[in-house]
Amino acid sequence: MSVRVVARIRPLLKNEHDKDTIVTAEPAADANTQDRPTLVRIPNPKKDAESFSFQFSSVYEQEATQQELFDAEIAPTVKHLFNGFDLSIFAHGCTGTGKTHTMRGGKSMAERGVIPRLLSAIYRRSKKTEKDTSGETKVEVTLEYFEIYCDRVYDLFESPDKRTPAGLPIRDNHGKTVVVGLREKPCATLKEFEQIYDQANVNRSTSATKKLNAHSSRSHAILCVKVTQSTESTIRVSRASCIDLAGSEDNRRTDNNKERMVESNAINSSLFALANCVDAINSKKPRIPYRESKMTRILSLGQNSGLTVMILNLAPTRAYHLDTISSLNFASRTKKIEICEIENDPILRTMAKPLATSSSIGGSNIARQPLRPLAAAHNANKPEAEAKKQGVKPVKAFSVYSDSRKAAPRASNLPSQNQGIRRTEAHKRPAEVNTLANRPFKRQTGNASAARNTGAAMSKESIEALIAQRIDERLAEKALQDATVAAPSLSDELQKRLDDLEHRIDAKDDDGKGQGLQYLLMAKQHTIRGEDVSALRMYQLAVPFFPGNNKLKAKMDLLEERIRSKKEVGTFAPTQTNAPASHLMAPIRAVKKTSKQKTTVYHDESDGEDFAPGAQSDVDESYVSDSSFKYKKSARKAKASKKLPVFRDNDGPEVSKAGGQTPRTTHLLKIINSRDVIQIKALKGVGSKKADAIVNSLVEMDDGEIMDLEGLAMLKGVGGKTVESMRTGLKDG
Ligand SMILES: Nc1ncnc2c1ncn2[C@@H]1O[C@H](COP(=O)(O)OP(=O)(O)OP(=O)(O)O)[C@@H](O)[C@H]1O
Repeated sequence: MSVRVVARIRPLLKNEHDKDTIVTAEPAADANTQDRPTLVRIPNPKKDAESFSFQFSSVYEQEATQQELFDAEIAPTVKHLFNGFDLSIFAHGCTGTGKTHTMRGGKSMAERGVIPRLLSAIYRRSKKTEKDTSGETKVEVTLEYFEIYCDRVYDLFESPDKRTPAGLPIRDNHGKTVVVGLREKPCATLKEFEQIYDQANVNRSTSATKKLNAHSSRSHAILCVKVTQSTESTIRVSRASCIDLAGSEDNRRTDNNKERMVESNAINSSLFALANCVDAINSKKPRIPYRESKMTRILSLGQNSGLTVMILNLAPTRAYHLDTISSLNFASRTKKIEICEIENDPILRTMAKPLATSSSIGGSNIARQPLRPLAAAHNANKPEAEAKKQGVKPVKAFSVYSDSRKAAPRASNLPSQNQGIRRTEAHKRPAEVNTLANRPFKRQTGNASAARNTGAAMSKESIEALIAQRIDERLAEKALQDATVAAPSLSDELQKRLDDLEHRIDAKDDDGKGQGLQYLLMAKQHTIRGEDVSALRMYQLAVPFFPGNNKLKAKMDLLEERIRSKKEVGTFAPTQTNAPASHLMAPIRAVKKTSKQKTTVYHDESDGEDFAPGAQSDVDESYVSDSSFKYKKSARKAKASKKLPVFRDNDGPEVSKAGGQTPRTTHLLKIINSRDVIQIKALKGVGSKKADAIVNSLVEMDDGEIMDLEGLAMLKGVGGKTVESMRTGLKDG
């Protein structure tokens, strides 16, 4: 995998003036005259006498057209996509620098952005491939389009009013990260694409009106184009992911309120994770930390062989000076600092105390920060050393945002998953942690040489910076507290446990304990929801992976005791713990009946299936049936007060098929096992939430399938009533 980073400087907007232009493109010193520029030059915001130059693979100047950018950077990758490589295209930059213009573009042919041009190229190549193989190879294009807002995933093919606030869950499935319940739309022509894409973008901007800027520059929008080439004997799937990243911006400049600062933190940590991944890929590290954010995880960044193109969008004017330097620091592979006149004074190092000493969680963590350079090691210190040897005056080796003081990692008592906030300080370099201390409080719109202040002026500035920082901290703290209160504690807890265990599962995959941890994870989830029987069952499944684990046994004993005391079940059979995992992996099966079992069994007369539905609640899973449990027989007769549903199928025995299932049951199970949220949602009595829960449970089962109605009723969020409703609905339909 390789990452190509190019910069694009947008033209001046109507309200911008040429005299304010500070960002320029330059060819490298050794470049030919006809070569495209590769350097971006920008003055040091604190010292006019200095400028920074950042090196990229290519730099596109203000006049560069959409066509030029596409032809040079994206068009050559399309053939690799058809050769089975994945492609990721990122547009990065702060708000208003042209990310959407670059990715989506305008409506006219000339103004079309990277995405429509890419689709156009894909359809052209599809046709060519089909033609060249005389129709033997068929190419199918499907789309997924979603956004990640505050570390939550929302389907952009779904209108905002149908979204669940928690967003779509993501799960690992056979080593791949999947977004559960995300729609995949087949899309055969460019025209069809334009329709679908425009509609989805309306969904995005409609939400934006509700939450101010939330869904334009405050979320990452990801379009995944899946290209499937199939012949009679082979299927080749590759994906192009086009990502319009959330804009980075400075909270102090934008007067961000508390809500936006929470968003800002989520954006910050995901961009930080992205920077870490790109850094690791570029420096060919064996481990890419793609699990650090949902975005990098979903994209499996660095996990598959593929190409990545990052387009860094830049505004040319002084108004964006600090943001531009942040973005350049984030995306640049090399940075040089050049000094026009030699200054021996220390450069703005006398600012306030490092933020790391603050006990608050706010400050640098919350305010938009300059992002870390991808490879700080590229800073131009080597040429400087050589120049020194030759007696040439040295180039200063410092960064505007660096500070030699080390920041101690701060402890925070905030939940790491709350509102998608991750604590990343421990990973940060001092340059990031101390950023605020080094940053001028206000954007410098006037003469930048004012930055060369006297000591008194500097201390005034530092006081202002401190005050601003404290305000940010308080606001952020409050925002986070509010967020903690607002978030349902159950889902927080679940999420936290889920994440903890996922990390452990990941780490343990190699020693074979991953599967066992999966069971523990599910057990914990069930326990949290108060579904003791299911929790116990999951612990049982985990036992073979942790033989002789007393803690596990104690947990099971406790649960058994609780179940007994609750009288959820009648007689409790001894726990079967030594069954092989494969056997245990098919937990959802028909009730095994023996004459001794006392099971609450409902007989579906025509189906010939015994079906133990949920007790009184759809989420009560006390009707779990496997060899570990015994139930009282015919409880419906014994206790008239328990109004449990009775399933009757009037299809009659003649419609029963081999395997003891009616076509209706078979059909229902087929729909369920398809894991297709849309089909499942269409079943009677199943809403979006239930459909999501069903698919979620199925994904947790890996390859497991629901074999019968009892198994279906056992799924989370499904119960006897729901199953009955689904079946009736099918029949009626
Ligand atoms: N290369 C370009 N040529 C002409 N106009 C451009 C170009 N790049 C950006 N613009 C204009 O600049 C403005 C801001 O661009 P755009 O909305 O794409 O920024 P953005 O980075 O996506 O911002 P946000 O993060 O807020 O969505 C728009 O009016 C857009 O038309």
